[in-house]
Order: sequence, then C-alpha cells, then structure tokens
Amino acid sequence: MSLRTKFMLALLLTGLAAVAMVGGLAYAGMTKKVDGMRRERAAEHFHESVTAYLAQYGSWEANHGKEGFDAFMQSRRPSAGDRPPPPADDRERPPPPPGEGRPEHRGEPPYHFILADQDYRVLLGAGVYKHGELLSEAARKDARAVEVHGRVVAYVSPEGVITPSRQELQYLAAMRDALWFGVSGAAVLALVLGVLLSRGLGRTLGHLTGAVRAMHGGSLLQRVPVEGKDEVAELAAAFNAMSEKLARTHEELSESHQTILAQAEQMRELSVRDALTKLHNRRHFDEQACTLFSHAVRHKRPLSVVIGDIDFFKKINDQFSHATGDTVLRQVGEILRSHMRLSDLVARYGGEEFVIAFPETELPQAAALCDKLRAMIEAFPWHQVHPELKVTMSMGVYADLAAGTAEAMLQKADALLYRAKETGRNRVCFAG
Ligand SMILES: Nc1nc2c(ncn2[C@@H]2O[C@H](COP(=O)(O)OP(=O)(O)OP(=O)(O)O)[C@@H](O)[C@H]2O)c(=O)[nH]1
Repeated sequence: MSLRTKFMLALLLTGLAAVAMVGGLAYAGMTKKVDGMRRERAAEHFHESVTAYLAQYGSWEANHGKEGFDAFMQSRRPSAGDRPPPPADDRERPPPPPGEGRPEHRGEPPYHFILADQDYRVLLGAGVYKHGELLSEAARKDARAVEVHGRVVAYVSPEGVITPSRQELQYLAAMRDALWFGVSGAAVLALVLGVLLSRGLGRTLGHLTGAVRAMHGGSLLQRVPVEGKDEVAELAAAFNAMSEKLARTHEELSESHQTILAQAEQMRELSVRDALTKLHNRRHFDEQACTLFSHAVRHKRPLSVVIGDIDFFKKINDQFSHATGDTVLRQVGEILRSHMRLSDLVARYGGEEFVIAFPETELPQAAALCDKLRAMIEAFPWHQVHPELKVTMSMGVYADLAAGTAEAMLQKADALLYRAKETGRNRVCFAG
C-alpha cells in the first residue's frame, strides 16, 4: 500500500471516528436530556394530579379507588394532539391486575408512576408493586412527596422509560441527519486533505528516494528541494547536508589516496633506481632479467646479456677526484640509456659496472650495438670534464639461453668481460 493511500486512510478514519464520537456523544446526551425533561414534565403532571385528587377527595382510601383517579387524571390531561404515543413496552405489557396502581390503559398514560401513601404503602403499583406493598428503600429515594395543606399525604415515584414526544422524536431525527451529514462531510474533507497533503509528502519522499539511488550509483553530491518547515523539510535539509559532507569527505579521501599512491609509486621507483645515474639498480635488473629469460625460453626468442665495466676507473678517481669519477659514471649511464630501445633493460650493477639485457636480439646484433656504445663512450668529449680525462669501457656479451638462467648468462658475460680486460680493455668480447 502506497504512503499516499495510507495517509488518506488514516485521515479518513480519524475524521470519521472524530465525527462519530462527537456526534454520538451529542446524540446520546441529547436523548438523555430529552428523556429527563420528559420525565420531569410527566412527573410534574402526575404530581399535580395526585395533589389535586387528594385535595379534592381528602384521602386515597376514602375515595373511589384507582378507576376514579384514572378518570380524574384523564380529565386533567392535555389534548391528544400534544400527547406522545405510548411506549412500546407499555403496549406490549399486559394490563396490571385489578387493584394495582397502573390502570388498564386505553393507550394512556404513556408513563409509569408509583403512588404510595404517607407510610410508603403502595396505592398504585404501575405493574411493579402490588397494592399495599411497601415501597423499596431505593424507590423511596426517588419518591417525591405530595403535600396537601402542608402535610405529606402521599409519595410519587417514577418508573420505566418515558417515551419522547413526536416533536422530540423529530428533533432527534434531525440531529441524526445532521450527524450523518457531518460524517459525510468529514469523509470528503479527509479525502481532499489526504490528496493535497500526501501529494507534497510524496513529492519530497520521491526526490529523496531518487537522490539515495543516485548516491548508491556513485554520485555522492545530491540536492533535493526543501519545501516548508515541517519534519519532512528537515529531513530533506539534513539529507542535503549529509550528501554534501559525504561528497566532500570522499573527495578528500580520494585526494589523499592519490597522494599516497603517488608517494608509493615514488618510493617504489626510488627503490629500483640508482641514485647517481638514475638508471635502474641491480635488484630491478635481476628481477626483470629473470622475466625476460623465461619469456625468451617459452617463446624460443633470442636474448642477449651484457656486462660493461669502465676501464681503470680507480685511476680516474685517484687522478681526477671522486667527483670526476661520479660525473663519468653519470655520463656513461646517460650514453647507455639514450641508445637503448624501450624494451631493452639497462642498469648500474654496482661501482663502475653496468649491465644490459637485449630481448629479441641475436648475438651479432648485440655485439655490434655494444661495440657502437663502446666507441661512443671513447669518443665522448671527456676533455670538457677534465683536459686529460679519457674514458673507455670493456664489455662481455653472451646470448645462449642454454646457460639455464639469466644469472648464469650474466656469469658467462662476466667471464667474457674478464677476457676483454685481459686482452687489452676498451673492447667487446662475445659468445653464445
Ligand atoms: N667515483 C666513484 N667511484 C666509485 C663508485 N663506486 C665504485 N667506485 C670506485 O671504482 C673503482 C673500481 O676499481 P677497480 O675495481 O679496481 O677497477 P678499475 O680500476 O676500473 O680497473 P679495471 O676494472 O681492471 O679496469 C674503486 O676505486 C671504487 O672505489 C662511485 O659510485 N663513484
């Protein structure tokens, strides 16, 4: 069931219940009041009749009995048009036995009254008491004294329900109609109010639902319209604030996440780089060389590995300074790096030693490239660093995957480097 339907039903039920309760209470109160007034009037009339009867005849017993009183009362009654119809129970009730307080009625009177003498001995029992019976204590409380010349000569007590007059019944019917009219009006009003109020509520809730779905989809910054100042408007405003805060926090977190990632990348980069030459370091080379070796073996592709060592580097340090030695290392690293392909791997392996891996490169090709590098190092204008500075490099190149591992290939290349050093330096020795 939709919220709107529930809202309308709640309003409808509340409205109907309120009207029914107020109307019902008013109707019951009115009926009671009418009944009371009617009873009061009847009692008044009966009381007057008894008073008049006793005043006229002196005493009840001395008189001519109940028929006489009945006839006496009939003569005092208002005309038939003013009188109400007899009560249903009166019509259904059998006439009281002779000698009882209630006369066998001819449709009159429409109410019961018990008449007792000054000693509470019943004279007219109204079908409840026998003649001569004592009036109960409870009935005595309701009994009204009949005084003649300042002396209590009898008691009159009401009995049963007084039937309203025709006019009173008409009043009550009009009131019932008004009550039904009120109920119908309340229902229509509740429906109209339900439609109007639930429309506003439904609209805001619809916006909120859409916004929550959008947030769930990833768009954290949402804004729903805030209409009015009620709780729903407060909810909408609180939602907007929450959405804004969430979006801001998410942005801040993303930024710090990016910074952390960048720092991690920087640290990772530092951990695989040589600080002096900015080439990769030995650790990185060893890891990558293993991968290149496995790839070459699996795909039966060529791979060449190289170790190069600057000749007489100790002498360069000693003769021209350690700083000059550093400059030489940086420059040699730059020459090597600038002549590599992206797929090639070059690293400073330690001290004045450099290593290179050439994937997809056969031995002759690698040896030729190394010789070219060697010549470039030799030809570099080192005199610009120091007038007497000369730098050369010896290299060993190995290209046989049968060595078994990248490390083993490197050892073979190192042996070839040794040979290059032994055979005069500034040269490339290769095998594989
Ligand atoms: N300036 C500088 N020197 C370094 C660095 N790392 C190692 N060295 C020096 O490099 C020199 C290497 O000397 P050796 O191993 O004797 O080799 P070499 O003098 O080049 O002799 P050969 O290799 O036989 O030609 C040592 O004196 C080290 O101190 C560095 O980062 N900077």
